[in-house]
Amino acid sequence: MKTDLSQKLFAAAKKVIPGGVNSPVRAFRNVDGDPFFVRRAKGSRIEDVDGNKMIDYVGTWGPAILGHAPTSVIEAVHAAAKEGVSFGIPNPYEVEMANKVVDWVPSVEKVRMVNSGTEATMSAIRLARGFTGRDKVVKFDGCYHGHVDSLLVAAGSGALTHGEPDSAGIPNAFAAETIILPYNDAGKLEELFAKMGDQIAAVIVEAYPANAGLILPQPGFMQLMRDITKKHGALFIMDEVMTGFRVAKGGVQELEGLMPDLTAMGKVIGGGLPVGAFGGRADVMDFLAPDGPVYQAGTLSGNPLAMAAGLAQLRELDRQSGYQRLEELGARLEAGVRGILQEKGLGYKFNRVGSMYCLFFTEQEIINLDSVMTCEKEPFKKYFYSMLEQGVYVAPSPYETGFISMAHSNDDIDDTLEAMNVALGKI
Ligand SMILES: Cc1ncc(COP(=O)(O)O)c(C=O)c1O
Ligand SMILES: N[C@H](C=O)CCC(=O)O
Repeated sequence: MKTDLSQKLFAAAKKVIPGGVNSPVRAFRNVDGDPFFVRRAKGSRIEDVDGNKMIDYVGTWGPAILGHAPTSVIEAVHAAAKEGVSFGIPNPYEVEMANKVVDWVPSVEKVRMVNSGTEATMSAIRLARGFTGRDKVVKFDGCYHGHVDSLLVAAGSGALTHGEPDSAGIPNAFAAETIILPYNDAGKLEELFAKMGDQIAAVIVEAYPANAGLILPQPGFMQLMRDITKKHGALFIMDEVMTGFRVAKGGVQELEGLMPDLTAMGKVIGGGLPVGAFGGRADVMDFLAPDGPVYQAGTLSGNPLAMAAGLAQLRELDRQSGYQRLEELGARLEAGVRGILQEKGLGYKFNRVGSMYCLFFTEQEIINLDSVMTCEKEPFKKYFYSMLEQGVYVAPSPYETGFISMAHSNDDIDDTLEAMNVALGKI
């Protein structure tokens, strides 16, 4: 694989950008390598600056559910831009987007737009504290909710990859307000609420934890979160930044039949532009300024280009019955992977929900962060580079979830399986 131009760009980037990247997971540290720089992306493919073409399973870390640069989104952005790129004044797209979210996401009665998933969870937490008058927040180890100070404790994604689950720069006093529990441990959750339920403002959880691989809830665990928070006057916040509009129109809450008090959203809702949102019960959302005492704001929030892009993506998904097709593609990949693992006598675990999947390089049952951390790094590294050499880009970390898009064809999946067959054969 030619990498001359990428190497030059990376050397130049490192001089002026910390670590040469604008988000740590892009740095290839977990595979002891250097990133490539992308020139363009269309459909299921990306092309780097050296002309290497790859089938992409990162999908800009989730947003690209239709594939890269879908015509419907590009046209919507062009049309919106002709009328102005930002107003700082209410615009009609915001109302259409809010109605779409309220229509699609079961628990959301009112929604506010922000500019990233991090802003969405940060604002939801502040709102929960303002609404309940309590400070403590419960999160689960391995769950990543963006780089919010109080939530960057025992976090997944890049924080795991770089071996720094607790970031420097976070006051102890902030971290002390966050209580960490192991995922899927009903007993510990019950114990905690029995001891200090009246101090807890909220339980926040990734709807399906997908920043430490893809961990699935054991039967009853999510319902317990819902019931126990309600019983003790705390709020239940589902972080659907990754799963929202990805696993179903209404996200995991639709699949699981659960009604959280607040939901954080991002990624797919922005059609590839910087968008997040948080919403939920009207009585809670009405605590936000200007009606209520909880301040939250944003110069570019509800930006017309971002709203137009997101709306176009959601409309197109609906028009193409996207979730059905994504399930077919996911099932095709899963059947192939399971066949390869069996044929090679590898006991690796594979989890999938619709178009999200993770191949774990461990034989341990995946139930929480401890089990995820048994994944072996060296075999993953070999697998990653073999896939790359064969023209398939998977996330450069064993702890990230893979994403299939509507632009992936059956042939793309079959080619990917062939590459996997080779890559896993080298382990
Ligand atoms: C579940 C989850 N929550 C929150 C975030 C933060 O979103 P963003 O990177 O847009 O700030 C992410 C991804 O980064 C995520 O996967
Ligand atoms: N896993 C992260 C979010 O989902 C990856 C995105 C990032 O932090 O750059």
